[in-house]
Amino acid sequence: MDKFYERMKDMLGDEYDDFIDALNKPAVKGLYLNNKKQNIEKVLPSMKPHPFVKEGFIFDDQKYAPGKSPYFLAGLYYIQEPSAMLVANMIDIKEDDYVLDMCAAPGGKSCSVGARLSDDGLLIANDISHSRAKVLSENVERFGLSNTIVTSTDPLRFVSLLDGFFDKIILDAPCSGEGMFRKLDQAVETWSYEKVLECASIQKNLIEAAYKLLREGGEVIYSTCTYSKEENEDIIEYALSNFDFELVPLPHIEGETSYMDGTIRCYPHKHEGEGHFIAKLKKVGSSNTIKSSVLKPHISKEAETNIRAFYKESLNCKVPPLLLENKGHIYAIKRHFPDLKTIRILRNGLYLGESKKNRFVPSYSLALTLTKDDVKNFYDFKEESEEIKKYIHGETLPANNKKGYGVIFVDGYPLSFYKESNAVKNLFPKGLRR
Ligand SMILES: C[S@@+](CC[C@H](N)C(=O)[O-])C[C@H]1O[C@@H](n2cnc3c(N)ncnc32)[C@H](O)[C@@H]1O
Repeated sequence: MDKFYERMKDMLGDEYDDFIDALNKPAVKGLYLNNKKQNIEKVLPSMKPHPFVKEGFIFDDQKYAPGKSPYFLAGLYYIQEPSAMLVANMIDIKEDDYVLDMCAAPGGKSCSVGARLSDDGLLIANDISHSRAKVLSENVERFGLSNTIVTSTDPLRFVSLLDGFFDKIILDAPCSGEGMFRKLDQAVETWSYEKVLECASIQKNLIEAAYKLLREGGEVIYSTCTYSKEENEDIIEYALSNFDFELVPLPHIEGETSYMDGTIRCYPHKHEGEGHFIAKLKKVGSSNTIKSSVLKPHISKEAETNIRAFYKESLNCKVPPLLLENKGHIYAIKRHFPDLKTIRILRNGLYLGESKKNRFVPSYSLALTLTKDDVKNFYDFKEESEEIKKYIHGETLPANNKKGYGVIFVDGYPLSFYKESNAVKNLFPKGLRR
């Protein structure tokens, strides 16, 4: 670690003592609101607005625990530290963009970007680690994203399958994590200069893959949560000298120090947030566009009969037009979803539920995308109500509505399906109960 401190002293000069003071303070906590949900600010306590991110807020975790609220389970917001929030905010997303998040888990940037895309857009949220990709998939589900495919593979495997396919790429690279020292003890324990160099070598491979995967004129946002120049400005220099990229200058953030014009460096002594580096590159070279094949819908007769019967009995909306079944599990896919062949897929669009023998069991993901107008039966309870507490705990509630499936709402936001007969049977996912 001595080497880390020496390097920081060289880099920061007079600011070094302020930096060390800031490292001894607690990490700053933040959340951003889900763009897909309306009027969220009205139901949340008042918080300090993020200085640069419209949907972002900073909160005091001694006074407020947003992760414990049912609003969290209803996907109203994502808890993310304030500097990391800047990354997705710097991407100029068009509703119908095709976006790849190469290193996406746990999903802070994916959820922000996915919520800004329409059904004509596409997000492929990928992480090399399968266990981390599972968490990513849960976060994508909670955010109600129906235009998102979650995969788990080495991102280099997308090259040759989807060359020239993407309008935007998020490359939030694996890094030595120096900017996370006050948030994660593990980042301190695993730091070494060798790790800095090892990460830089992975980052070079990833930026090359991003170049190939972008269409001409497409953009990659490159970010790390580390300070070393080897993993930041040097990677951008490498990209500019080896590929037909040009630097897209990012807006200047007040108080920020930068060693390369147009890029952003956040420090904890200058901003309310952890350490981060952000740069944007545009591909000016031409693309080797491969015509990727689209994913073809397919579903068994039995599963189709079951899902149609469920929609007719319980919902007021139409069965999605393109259905894909995998061992009884049914997804709503979009006409432009690519066929990812042998790439490991954890979520292929919106997971609707499972077809079993002669019935269909709807999913938590489907519930999270519905409005009161979409459902024939519902209950709407207050955030602090006993009913919501009991439901999240996994208990049944007394029956007094029509028999069959319905949706539990919390202050108007969908939370979960239930099934009513003599009691309101709890369908809140077992793994999320508390
Ligand atoms: C900084 S984290 C991503 C954070 C995420 N973008 C977010 O906003 O929640 C970097 C990710 O890179 C992944 N990773 C590790 N080694 C990798 C490699 N060789 N190639 C690609 N991704 C890798 C890790 O599993 C990790 O989830």
